[in-house]
Amino acid sequence: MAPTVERKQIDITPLKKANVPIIFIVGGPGSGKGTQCERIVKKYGLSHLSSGDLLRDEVKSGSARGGQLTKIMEAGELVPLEVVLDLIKEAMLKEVAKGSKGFLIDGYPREVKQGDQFEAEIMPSRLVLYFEVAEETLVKRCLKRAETSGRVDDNAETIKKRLKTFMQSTTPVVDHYAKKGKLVKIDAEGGVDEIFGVVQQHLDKIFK
Ligand SMILES: Nc1ncnc2c1ncn2[C@@H]1O[C@H](COP(=O)(O)OP(=O)(O)OP(=O)(O)O)[C@@H](O)[C@H]1O
Ligand SMILES: Nc1nc2c(ncn2[C@@H]2O[C@H](COP(=O)(O)O)[C@@H](O)[C@H]2O)c(=O)[nH]1
Ligand SMILES: [Mg+2]
Repeated sequence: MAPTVERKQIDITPLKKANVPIIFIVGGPGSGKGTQCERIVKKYGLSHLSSGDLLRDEVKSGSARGGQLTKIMEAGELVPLEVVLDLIKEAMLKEVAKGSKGFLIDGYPREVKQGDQFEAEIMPSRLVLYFEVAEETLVKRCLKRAETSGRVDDNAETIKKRLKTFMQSTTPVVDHYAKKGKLVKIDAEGGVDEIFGVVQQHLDKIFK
């Protein structure tokens, strides 16, 4: 049973006023979301918010909530969606104050209801980029990254759990946004440059 989490009252008026494009970046653990987001930020100057990184920062802060979160993350499970939504809202407001041109919400949403709640409370996403990679490739990449990442969830056991969580909770997200005509599915098995070439074909249409 996920711990109950009190909601913060966050005024997102500045976000609605800015009305900049929001791109959800979806894909399994190790699918290359962070890698591609780095390229996208360099070319388009967008704000990159990784829900996983925001959670890891909360854990690093040493807060009581952070202690609760780290247990869930080490188990490869999903943390309470309200926690992530509030962290993302706070981060987006900071970026809008700096004149953000648009957002990459990396690793989000993980569940259909999470995406629906985001779009109800903030605004609809413009596009959902889905990086499609075979499971064995995901495991191989995460294990390779584990050599240097120091992430608590980069180990064989947790990777398997995260994959299971992704297949169960997050693959329905892909169908959900495909039905809305917002999904762009990108084969992310190949090299970083090749994938980024395809990414640009889609983003050039939004960000002139
Ligand atoms: N196209 C690619 N080919 C080979 N390796 C890649 C590719 N893209 C990323 N990688 C490597 O795979 C690992 C995972 O990439 P990255 O961290 O970008 O994935 P992610 O989707 O953000 O993962 P997570 O959801 O676990 O944060 C990294 O070590 C990265 O260098
Ligand atoms: N319920 C949610 N849990 C999330 C979300 N984004 C991340 N997480 C948790 O963090 C780890 C690491 O995420 P990663 O993207 O860096 O791999 C993940 O396994 C979850 O426990 C989210 O949007 N919702
Ligand atoms: Mg990542």
